[in-house]
Amino acid sequence: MSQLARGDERVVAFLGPVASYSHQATKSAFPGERWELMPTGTIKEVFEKVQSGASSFGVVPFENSTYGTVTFTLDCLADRTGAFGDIVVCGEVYLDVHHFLLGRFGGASHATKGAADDDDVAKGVPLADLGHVKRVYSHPQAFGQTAGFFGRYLRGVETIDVSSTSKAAEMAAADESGGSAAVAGELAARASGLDVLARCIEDREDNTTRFFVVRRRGDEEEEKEKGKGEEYAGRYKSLVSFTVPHRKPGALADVLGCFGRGRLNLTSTNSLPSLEAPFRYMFFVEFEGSRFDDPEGRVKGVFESLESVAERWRWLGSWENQRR
Ligand SMILES: O=C(O)C(=O)C[C@]1(C(=O)O)C=C[C@@H](O)C=C1
Repeated sequence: MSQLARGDERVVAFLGPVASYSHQATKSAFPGERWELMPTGTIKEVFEKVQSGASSFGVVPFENSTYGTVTFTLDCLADRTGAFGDIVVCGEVYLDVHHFLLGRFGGASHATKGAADDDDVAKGVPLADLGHVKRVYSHPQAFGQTAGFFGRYLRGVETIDVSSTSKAAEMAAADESGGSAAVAGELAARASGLDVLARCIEDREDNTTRFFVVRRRGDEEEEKEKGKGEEYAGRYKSLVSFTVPHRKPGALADVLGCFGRGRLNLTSTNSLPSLEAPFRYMFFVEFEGSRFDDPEGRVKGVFESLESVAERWRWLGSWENQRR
């Protein structure tokens, strides 16, 4: 991602505190000493930092392969209040997500302490008695990705949503009674000093979260020069949001048809209430292609046709596909 940086751009905002999955994704996209990584309390704050210019880039979770879209991020991209009009997606990061149950060993069950790093230690099963666990903190996405483990081993235990998994680990660690636990990553285990009560408790081994790198919209002409003439198919992805005339039969199909006729492969779709009136929706389409590297003019052609079939639409960024 470093090739995206202009001049003195250094600050990268992410959902903290440190040791969150967002922090890991940020470090993988912005490695090395050059970057000042800025933890925030919420995903919305990441957008605010980028929009205000306090941060040059932001890294936000967009979707998880098991549990789906991260609605906090979609909500900011929808920008229904007009607060984030300058923000565009400029990159993506895929992160393998393996959740740990972190807490304090209760009573006599210290046998597997330190097992976090040991690949031979059983995955997805308790490494200690969990009878003393009264409540578990985590991010709602992480609960959604570990529902099977909770159904098997933590039935009836209170679950408390917090803003990130690393925040959850901090909260569990602050409870000296030992009755609190957290679902968080391996880095959070180290940062919080909690014991590993179970490792790899995600429902699916292939659990992956895709993050977006966002920035302020810049000099697009300058960027256009970068990719010219590069191989086209699947090299880039782009995101648009749009609304359609609510009462017109086939209005959504008309918009999707533009992408079909332009031979642009769709890679994700989403919708959110538009908040214009109850049960009206705003749609998101992500497709293979770039506004900046469009040798056959297919993206340009589709954008032109959106002008006549969508009620309103907005380009939300073009970036390099990291999963070709
Ligand atoms: O809570 C964190 O650690 C985050 O970075 C957020 C988040 C998310 O919102 O999807 C990131 C990756 C995992 O899917 C779970 C939580």
